[in-house]
Formats: sequence, structure tokens, C-alpha cells
Amino acid sequence: MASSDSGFLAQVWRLANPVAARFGTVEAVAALLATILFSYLAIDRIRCAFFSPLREIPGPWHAHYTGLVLKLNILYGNRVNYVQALHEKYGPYVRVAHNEVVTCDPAGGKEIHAVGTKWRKWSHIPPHITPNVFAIVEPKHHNIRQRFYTKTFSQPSLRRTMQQPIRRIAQFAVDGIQNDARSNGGLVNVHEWFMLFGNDVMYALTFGEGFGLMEQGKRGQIAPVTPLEFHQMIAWTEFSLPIFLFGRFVLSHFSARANAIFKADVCLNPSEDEAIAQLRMKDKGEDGRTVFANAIEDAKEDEVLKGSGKTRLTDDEIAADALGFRLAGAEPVSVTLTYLIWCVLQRPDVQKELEAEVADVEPTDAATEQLPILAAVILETLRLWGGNATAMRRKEDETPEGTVLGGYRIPKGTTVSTQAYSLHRNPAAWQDPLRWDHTRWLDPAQSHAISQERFQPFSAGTRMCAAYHLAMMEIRLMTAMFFKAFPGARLAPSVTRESMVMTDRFNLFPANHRCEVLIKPGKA
Ligand code: HEM
Repeated sequence: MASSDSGFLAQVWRLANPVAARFGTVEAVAALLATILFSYLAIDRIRCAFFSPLREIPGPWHAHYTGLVLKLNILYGNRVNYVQALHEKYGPYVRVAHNEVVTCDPAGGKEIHAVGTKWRKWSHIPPHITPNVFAIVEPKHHNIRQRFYTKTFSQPSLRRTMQQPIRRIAQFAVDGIQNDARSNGGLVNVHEWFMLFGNDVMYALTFGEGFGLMEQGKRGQIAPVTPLEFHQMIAWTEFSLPIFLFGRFVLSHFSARANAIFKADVCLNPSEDEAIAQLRMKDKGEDGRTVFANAIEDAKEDEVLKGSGKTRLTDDEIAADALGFRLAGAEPVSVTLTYLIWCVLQRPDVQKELEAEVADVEPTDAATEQLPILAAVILETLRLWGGNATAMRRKEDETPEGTVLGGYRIPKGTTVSTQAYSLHRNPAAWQDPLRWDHTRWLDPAQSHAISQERFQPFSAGTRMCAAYHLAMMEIRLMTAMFFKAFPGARLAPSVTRESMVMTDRFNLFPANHRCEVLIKPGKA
């Protein structure tokens, strides 16, 4: 055996000899390795295209060989629109890469996101880094980390701890909009103010009060805190590791923009001991405490955590979750608010109804939760323009022979993604799906029939959004305060269907980060 192996290697080396003679031994070895790698990849891709069970799933021809087109779309922030166009052409199951399938089939999504599912989160976090709650893959570890926040993120607890900070931050945003309107002849980019609002609420949640961007007059410094660059960095790692490494270790020294993207994790991380101390802080009043101080207090009483033997969060876990909450929580709220304003201001009748409904209401979470028009416009905006409606990537690696989904055989190791953006536009799940129509939520008989299987702006199952109540409280309060303060607001001519096409950086947002509105400058 050994002699036949060495005979084979001798044959291979003989083939490489002319290269070695002409260019040198190192070059010949490199060419040989490249040839072996290329041949292996070519054979593997031919196997994927012609022999994998995934060949039965419709999709563009190139997807049977490679995920390059998908990766380019991710890089350009266009994944959500690309996948939607493929669903429109090929149906509810589409092969988008040699090893990835997308589905907008409600039954398929239900199976993937069910409680107790075998489908696991796809994660990019290397094993040596402490993951945030969002990125933990292993269900046992995830259950425990999630448990720390269950009580803190419940509606009664949030009403005690976060309602006042949210109202105060929303008032800062309303005042800022008013000031901009006074100095710009009524023209205001509301998207910028909602971004500041969403980020400041996350600062209040994770650092306690007093770290706000608006309070500190850091309005122009939104860039360092936006998760946008972080998701661009991940897109580059997926596109090509060598290019990512070149960007991180070479380009970032020469260009501030490259530094912001390729080192986004470093730029975003709260590195200092002071921040950790701040995060743990519990000597403030209840509404000034951080979410972590509350979680640690709650854990002392939690029988499940006591039973698991883990009753404290480590500094690494706190730092990871502080960043995770900002990445997961700031943009989706801001963007949903921006699209809500866009949708409502296009419909003057709905706008008038909403303005009348909020006019005399004290903006508290309990009071705004009772307003039917407000609830309906929020739900309908989350359906078509929710801020986190792109790929939820999952893998089922437990069953050696693979699994069956929607009648297709899915081999072990295949990534299957669902995106709410497409589920919510699927004509098999919704009547007249592309029409923004808040009345579908007004008739209780109709709205109760809308199951979580069809409506997943916050995903579903055990990996559903941890902060659903917080997000809804923020959106209700900010929307009510906006329409109370600015009756008769109108969209500026710069806002068009094209300007509001969604860019996909895992969170979704309008391509040029603008949504300009004309308001009457007056007393907010
Ligand atoms: C309109 C606003 C929001 C939307 C539409 C939204 C949507 C979602 C979705 C779809 C997921 C599932 C992601 C996946 O499975 O890959 C998720 C998870 C998560 N969200 Fe939200 N979210 C919003 C606001 C927030 C806020 C304000 C926070 C603040 C902390 C937050 C924290 C999280 C966390 C920690 C997870 C991970 C849950 C887990 O895996 O246990 N989200 N969110």
C-alpha cells in the first residue's frame, strides 16, 4: 500500500517537474496544491449539481453549482430582494446555492421554527468567542442564557423599568424633529431621529441612563454605533476569507472606511472595565438599572437557574449580550418606525384616523396598547416592512440521512433559510399580500385567524425575539407621540418608492438612510 502511494506521488511529481524546472520548486508545489484543490472543488460541485437530492429543488442554474451570486447579493445588501424575486419566479422552495435552500412556505417555516425543533441556528461566531444570546447554537446553553432575561423582558417588568426612559427619549426625538423643522423650513429626515431613538433606548437598557446620543448632543456620531458595518463585515467573511483578512490586516491601516467595516467588531465592542461595571450597576433606582443588573437580581429567585447551577452572568456574557442587544434591537425598531410613517402618510384617511385616536391619549404603554388603529398600522407595517424580516438561517445536522421538507429531501448540512419578508408576501398565505391594508387587523374575527405560522415579524418558537414586548412598547409610544405632536405631516417629494426600497444588512433599512417629511414647525 505504502509503495503504491509513493508510486502515485512520484507520478504526480513527475507531472509537476516541468513547472519546477521552469519556475522553481516552491512555485511547482503551489501549482500542484492549487490544482488538487481546484479539482476537488470541481468534482464536489458536479456532485452537488447532478447527484445531490437538492437538484430536485427549482432555482437559477448557477445555484446548483455555487453560492457566488447569493454571496454577491449579500455583499451588495440585496439579499432580501433577490430571494423575493426568486420566490416569485420559482415558488415557495428555491435552491439559492449548492448548499442552501430558502422557503416561504408557512408549513415549512412552522416545522423549522417549532418549539423543540431539530433545526439549529446558523452562527458565524468562532468557538473561542463567548456568543451573545442571539448567536448561541446549542439549545441547552441557549435556554439558560435566555432564562436570565425572561422576567426582565416581560411586559409588567418593562413597564416598571423601561417605560419612563423610553418616553423621555421619545420626547427628545420629538423636540429634535421640531427643531430641525424650524431651521429647515419644515423638512426633516425622520429616519435619522428614529435611529437615534432606537440606539438611545438600547443604551438606556444596557448602560442605564445617561449614555444617550441625543442627550450628549452626539447626533452626528450615529455612525460609530450603527450595526451596519458589523453586518458588512460578516458579509465579507462569508464572501471570501482571504479578502476579509486582507481588509482587516492591510486595508484598515490606510482607510477609515475599511477600518470601520473590517474591524467593526472591535469598534462596536464595549471594551473598558468601566463599561462592565456600568452594565452590572444596581445601586440606581429601578428605572435607572441596567437590564443585566435586573437579570442578576431576578436569577436569585429563579428555580430553573438555581437547578442548573448557573445563577450569575460572567463579564464576557454581559459584554457579548450588551453588544448583541444593540445589534439586534436598535435598527429594527427605528426602521419599522420609518416605514410606518411612510405607509401612513401615503394614506391621508388613515393618518387622520390615527391622529384623532392618539390626540387625547396620555402616551403610556397601557393606554396606547388599547388603541385599535395604532395597533393595526403597527401590525400591517411589521407585515410588509418589518425591520428584521430577512434570512433566518438554520441547519439540521442531527439526522444522518437528512430530512424532508415540503416534499423535498434535504441532506444533512444544508442551510435552510426562511425570510418573513417573503412569507408575508406569499399569496398562498395572504389575500392581496402586496397591499398595505391595516383593516385586515381591525376585524377581530379576521385578525384572530392570522396564525403565527403566517405572521412572523419577530420569528417564532424558542428563538423568537427575546424583546418582543420592549420593541412593541417603543413603537407604540414613539408612534403615538409623533402623531400627537405633528398632525398634518406630509411626505417630502424626495420620498419615492425607489428611495424606500429596502437594503439588507441583516436588519433592513431604506437604501439612502433617509425618509424626509414636511411638518408644520410649531409647539411640540
Ligand atoms: C421591531 C423590532 C424588532 C423586530 C422586528 C425583531 C425581530 C427579531 C427576529 C425576527 C428575531 C429572530 C432572529 C433569528 O431567529 O435569527 C429576533 C431575535 C432577537 N431579538 Fe429582536 N426584533 C426587534 C426588536 C428587538 C429589540 C428592541 C431587542 C432588544 C434587546 C431585540 C433583541 C433580540 C434578541 C436578543 C434576539 C435573539 C433571541 C434568541 O435567539 O433567543 N429585538 N428579533
